[in-house]
Amino acid sequence: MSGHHETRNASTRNTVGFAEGDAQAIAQTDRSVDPVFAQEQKHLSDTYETLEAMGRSLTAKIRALDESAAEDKRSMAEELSPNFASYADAMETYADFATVNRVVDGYNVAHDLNAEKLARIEVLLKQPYFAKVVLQFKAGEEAKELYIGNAGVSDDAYRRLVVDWRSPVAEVYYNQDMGPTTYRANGRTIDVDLKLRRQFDIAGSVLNAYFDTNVAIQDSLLLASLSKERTAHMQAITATIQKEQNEVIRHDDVPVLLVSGIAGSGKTSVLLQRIAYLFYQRRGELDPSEVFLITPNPVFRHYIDNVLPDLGESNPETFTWDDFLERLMPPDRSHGETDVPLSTFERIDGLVGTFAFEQNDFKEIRCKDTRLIPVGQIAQVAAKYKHLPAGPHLVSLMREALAERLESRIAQMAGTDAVHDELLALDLNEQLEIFHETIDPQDDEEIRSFALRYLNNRFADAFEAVENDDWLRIDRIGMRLLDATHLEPVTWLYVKIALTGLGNPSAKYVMIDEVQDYSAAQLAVLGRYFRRAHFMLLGDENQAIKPNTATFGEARSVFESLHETVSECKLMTSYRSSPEITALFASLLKDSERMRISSIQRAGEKPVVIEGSDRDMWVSALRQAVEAAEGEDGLTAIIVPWKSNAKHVQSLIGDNAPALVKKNAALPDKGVVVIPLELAKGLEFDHVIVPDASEAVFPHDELSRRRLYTTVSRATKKITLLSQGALTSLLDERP
Ligand SMILES: Nc1ncnc2c1ncn2[C@@H]1O[C@H](COP(=O)(O)OP(=O)(O)OP(=O)(O)O)[C@@H](O)[C@H]1O
Repeated sequence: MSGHHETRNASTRNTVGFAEGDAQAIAQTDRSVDPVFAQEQKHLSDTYETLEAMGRSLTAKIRALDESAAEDKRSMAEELSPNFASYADAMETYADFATVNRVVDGYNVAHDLNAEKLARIEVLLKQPYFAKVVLQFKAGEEAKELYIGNAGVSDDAYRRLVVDWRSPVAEVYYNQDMGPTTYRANGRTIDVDLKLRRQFDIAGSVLNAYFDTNVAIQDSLLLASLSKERTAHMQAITATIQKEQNEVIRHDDVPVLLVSGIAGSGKTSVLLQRIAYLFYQRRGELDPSEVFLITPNPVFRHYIDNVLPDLGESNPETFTWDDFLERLMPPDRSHGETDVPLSTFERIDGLVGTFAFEQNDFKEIRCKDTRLIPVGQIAQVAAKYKHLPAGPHLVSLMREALAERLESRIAQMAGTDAVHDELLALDLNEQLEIFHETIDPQDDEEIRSFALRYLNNRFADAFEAVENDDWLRIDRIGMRLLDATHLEPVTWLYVKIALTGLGNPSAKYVMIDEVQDYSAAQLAVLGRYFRRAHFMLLGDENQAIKPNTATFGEARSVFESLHETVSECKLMTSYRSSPEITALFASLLKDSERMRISSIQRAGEKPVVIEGSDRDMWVSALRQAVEAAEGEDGLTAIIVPWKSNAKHVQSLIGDNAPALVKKNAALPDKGVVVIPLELAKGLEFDHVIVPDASEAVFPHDELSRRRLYTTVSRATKKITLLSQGALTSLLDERP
């Protein structure tokens, strides 16, 4: 293998072309005669050894620290002699406890720092780095060599062994501008001369290839990466992030960032890299529990769940719209239409302030068989505040008052003989479960105190019901407000948000992937619920597969009304599909959009189109296509438009028909599966079979056009379109 100087191979991207520079071929040239290769292999071996040694020493340090922490805790515990006899004794005892806690905290901090560094080293031992840049900061000064990897680490003498890809200086690698360039650090622009940009294909301590790139458009590592086998899980793209993608990943922290990109342009990849970037940038401030990722379905969640852990970061909380509803709504209430006109929400906002509660708006608080707060009492609380308009302030005052009532009701119950009898009848297991110890109350006061703990435990759901405002009959209130006979789930949620302030004010970032599949009403609910969060919305209007979802213009105006400004980025290059497949799905777009799309992949197979003149011919073509796919490497998906079509297609294929991918399943690595479009979205497959691309299934309308575009664009290498009768006229302009 020798250093590869790309001027030889530079070519431009176009719709169907791909930049030359075959990594495989380069890798096979003679390495032994290339001094650069030898030098880089030595640097890699040295770095790897240093990382290993640091790993060993950190592991030993952590172990030693844990042992001495345990030893110290033991001896301190032995020395502690808690004494609460007098005030002074108690104070002394508390001071002793505080000392022990401080020592334990000290150990914990040291443990966490070491463990965090060890985790970074473990990430790097898989691949110490993937690039090197040589930078000249000032004329006449010696140029600096920086190796860039998935994490950053300094050696014991504080020399930077590997620079984190998210550090400011690494930006010059992604900007791909050779020569004089700049990067931003702490709000300042720093000038620098990029002398060398070298990429590496490395596994562990083995250097497979290196590429020196001196033409901006050429990215040999990208081509090498794209030619690798697809796997069942999405991979991080850290080493090959492209310039337009980097602009999104390192984008300023704006209230709302809307990223629109064509199929396969890396929106999901960019989203995950952005999350990793934010964690790095805001290390110590941003907790994974403050970041939320809303994904289209659970299959997709499985598909992406390795990416952040591979980068050494935790996954944020990930949920679907259905999960969101299930968490916030009564169990039987979460199904229904998602598109309600925004004017309904405006009416709710306008009406809430002038609205007064009626007794029937309340629901008693009960737990199991015990009624704890009857409706009449809730009405009394409401009457106390009748001078206030309905809304979050009033509801929070009522909530507090109801919690107090609940506490005093439980305190009163704790004094009754009936409860004392119940308490004393608890068997040992029940006692352990409730009190984490067995109990032996000695006097009335102790009995009361245990009875109180017992009841608090037994009625925990009632406290939760008060906290969640379950004492409000949202359906009734909403129907009365809107003079309606029924509330859709989105409206129900909006009423609750407007009335009670329901929401998560501590969420800092909310990322919505496949945003084109949400209605304006759903987006308004999410925007209000996560009211202080910064949003990142990613999608492709051409992949809106449901009717009545928001256009990007509508999505923008929903967020503009909530968060004022919406910044936008576009991604126009497809990294997923071969040029042939890209050209096929691009043919489904308007001319103006079609022209701007390009594929970076190498040329592949021509799409296979089989129009069955009659039903028998079509069925036999389908069977043949599936049988042939069974023998192929990689994963083939038979994408059916709706879940209800799956059984039919399976029965046409016969006894050995491929299995249907279920809603909560992970994808297999290879083989053939049947999958409805709704679950296939966001995913990719080596080969896609469209069982029936006829006019009957994909009539000439906008929704069908988008559904076909989404289906076709799932394929990376191969596509087979079958049709019962003539192919849909949507494909008339195919290449
Ligand atoms: N810079 C890159 N380097 C290597 N691979 C990339 C890069 N960008 C994207 N890819 C690959 O391209 C494929 C498509 O990426 P991704 O799924 O993120 O796109 P998307 O825009 O979310 O697609 P869609 O909207 O069609 O679902 C993935 O296999 C991803 O790994």
